[in-house]
Amino acid sequence: MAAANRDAFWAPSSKVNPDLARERESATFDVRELTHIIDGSPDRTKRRKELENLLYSEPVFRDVGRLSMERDEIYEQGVLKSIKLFEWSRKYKWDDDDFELASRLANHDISMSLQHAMFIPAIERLASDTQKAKWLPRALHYEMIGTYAQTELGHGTNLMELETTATFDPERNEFIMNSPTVTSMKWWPGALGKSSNTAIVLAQLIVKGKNHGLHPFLVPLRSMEDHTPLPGISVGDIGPKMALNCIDNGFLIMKNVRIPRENMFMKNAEVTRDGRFISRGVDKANYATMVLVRVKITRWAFESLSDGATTAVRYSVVRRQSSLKPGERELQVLDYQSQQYKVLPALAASYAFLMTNRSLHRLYDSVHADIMAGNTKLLAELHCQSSALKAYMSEVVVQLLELCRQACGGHGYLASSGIGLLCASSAPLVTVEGENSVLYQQAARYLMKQVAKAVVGDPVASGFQYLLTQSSSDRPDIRIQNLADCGNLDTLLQVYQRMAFSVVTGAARKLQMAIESGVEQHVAWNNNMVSLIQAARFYALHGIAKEAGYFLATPTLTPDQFELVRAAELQAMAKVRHDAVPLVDAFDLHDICLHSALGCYDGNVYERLYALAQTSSLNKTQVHPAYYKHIRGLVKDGQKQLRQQSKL
Ligand SMILES: CCCCCCCCC/C=C/C(=O)SCCNC(=O)CCNC(=O)[C@H](O)C(C)(C)COP(=O)(O)OP(=O)(O)OC[C@H]1O[C@@H](n2cnc3c(N)ncnc32)[C@H](O)[C@@H]1OP(=O)(O)O
Ligand SMILES: Cc1cc2nc3c(=O)[nH]c(=O)nc-3n(C[C@H](O)[C@H](O)[C@H](O)COP(=O)(O)OP(=O)(O)OC[C@H]3O[C@@H](n4cnc5c(N)ncnc54)[C@H](O)[C@@H]3O)c2cc1C
Repeated sequence: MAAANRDAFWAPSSKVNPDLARERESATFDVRELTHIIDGSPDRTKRRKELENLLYSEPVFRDVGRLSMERDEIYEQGVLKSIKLFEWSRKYKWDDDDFELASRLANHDISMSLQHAMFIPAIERLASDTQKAKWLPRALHYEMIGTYAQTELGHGTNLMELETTATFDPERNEFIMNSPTVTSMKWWPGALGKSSNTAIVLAQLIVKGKNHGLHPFLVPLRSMEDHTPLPGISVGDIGPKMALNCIDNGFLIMKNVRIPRENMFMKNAEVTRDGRFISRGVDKANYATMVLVRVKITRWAFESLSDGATTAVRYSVVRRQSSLKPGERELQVLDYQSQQYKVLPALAASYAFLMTNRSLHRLYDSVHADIMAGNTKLLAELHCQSSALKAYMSEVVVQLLELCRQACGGHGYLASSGIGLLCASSAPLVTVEGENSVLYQQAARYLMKQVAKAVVGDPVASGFQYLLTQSSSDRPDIRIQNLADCGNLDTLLQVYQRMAFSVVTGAARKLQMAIESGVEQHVAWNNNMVSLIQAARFYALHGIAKEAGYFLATPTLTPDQFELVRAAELQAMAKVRHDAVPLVDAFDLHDICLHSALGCYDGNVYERLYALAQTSSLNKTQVHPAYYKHIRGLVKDGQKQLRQQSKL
């Protein structure tokens, strides 16, 4: 699509779809006020608008051409966007919030996203003060372009079995980095393939023949002069993915690559000049970067889900299809209860996830400050909460985005709907930064310890007090006698706590019984893994309806009470349906950020679908070259055969 048309494409039209306009006129609340709450404050809304103007005045951030781009072009666009953000960050001295916001406005569609998502945070968290003074300026001025290389071809989850080695050579005061086997090559790290010139490599530290476990090392990959790989380094792209193809996820093989001893990150441990290994702080402090990214992923979950909900809600009030009674006007599909059941949970969960991310981020900031001051008391609880919430929220996002896609019928399957790409780019959230089933188990492990404490009356961690309150014999009955009771948040919280108490202590009991029967601990754990994972998962009415089994199979709700909850859920959906459009408008997503013909603010869906169809590369010529190469021959042969047949 020519640049001029591209600009026309995104310019909001004064002609707004009448159904959409009517929905906005009947809002029961002040949308702008809610937008300020979502942004965090009026100032943050103002800041977001400033950044939108900055980014979207740049052609590279407006381009609708991405729908029919080749991988190399997608990658190069992603590099260009990265560099734009880096230049603005340096020029305007953006803080982390501004950078994260700008990255979000670019849909995180930036090739070198790891520079600020992991590389710089890892240096801030894992380097000694001397190393920070040396490396941070080089990373913040983008001389060092970096990645976080931990996962290998053969291992991603099980860090203990990572094979890359860093062997200390006391003669030359260096570490020798090696990828000893094919499965040990680093595989997946973002921006590793073609962009990065430096990597933080996680490797088994070997000193005088002894393995001191996994430690981070700063490894130069490419020449700072001409970007060619340095001696002993083989590096490249691992190939196209389902989405996120602007990112050059790469492989890295190291053969006897020598780095100075000072390149071992030394905040939490060091190797002295004479080869002594000294460990400092907590054993798992080197895992700090993973905890941070898990918290970020809960934010990305909100962002992806609010995008999907906005498109699905706006399209569902614009789209009219079929009538409830013959002869009547076709219905807005959002008036079908089944459509509400598909789309409104994504809207509800978007708000729930926004608030949950905020709460988790506050916990993270507080615990991180403690750890930087040497107090690691709450690290285990943070690890549990960040693992469980990253797993649960990414799982729900993937499920609900797929439902939003299905709710948009055939047009939801078009790339121009934006939802397919949203599903594909959010899909890896259940895998990255710790595969979900593994992280749920980490949370379950911590939960089991809290149960053990509650059972003997010892104090339990702040987030798990329900294990005590729900265990007392005089715990209050759950008061759900009518629909109004189902709207009482304290009552719903009590329902969840009651259920959680039963599921968690039930899992603990099964585990304990298995171990007491003589089964070894790790076998008992595996045999009860599903119960343990369930113990680590749980949102309001819809959550109860969806997970009926856990609320009915435990002494939580009677069947009658459960039916009341179901009725209340449908009643709540009808109420939310009235304000569904103002509720998604409050996310205030610029059309360029949403990148969807179905979700555009003006609701001119059909004109936009048709306009975007023109950008299809197949429409460059009226008759496609494939006709002349292949189809014409087929038709001519057919005509010849028919002529011959008619002569018979
Ligand atoms: C928008 C779309 C963009 C989408 C694109 C976005 C791309 C983002 C970039 C992605 C980057 C990556 O994926 S980077 C790679 C991410 N990789 C991972 O996350 C690997 C996952 N695996 C792990 O974290 C570990 O192997 C884990 C499963 C926890 C097991 O750890 P270990 O074997 O070392 O130890 P365990 O025996 O299980 O646990 C020992 C103790 O350590 C504690 N422990 C374990 N991990 C801990 C941690 N992180 N912080 C604190 N404590 C921890 C446990 O609770 C135990 O405590 P006690 O019970 O008290 O003993
Ligand atoms: C888009 C993307 C970006 C990435 N970016 C980076 C990056 O920048 N840096 C980096 O280092 N890595 C990165 N990764 C790698 C990512 O961290 C790993 O894919 C992830 O840790 C899972 O490891 P794995 O792929 O080896 O799967 P495995 O660990 O082999 O697991 C495979 C499957 O086995 C099952 N499983 C494994 N272990 C257990 C268990 N203990 N209990 C129960 N089931 C289990 C699970 O179903 C799991 O899905 C990225 C991956 C993707 C997809």
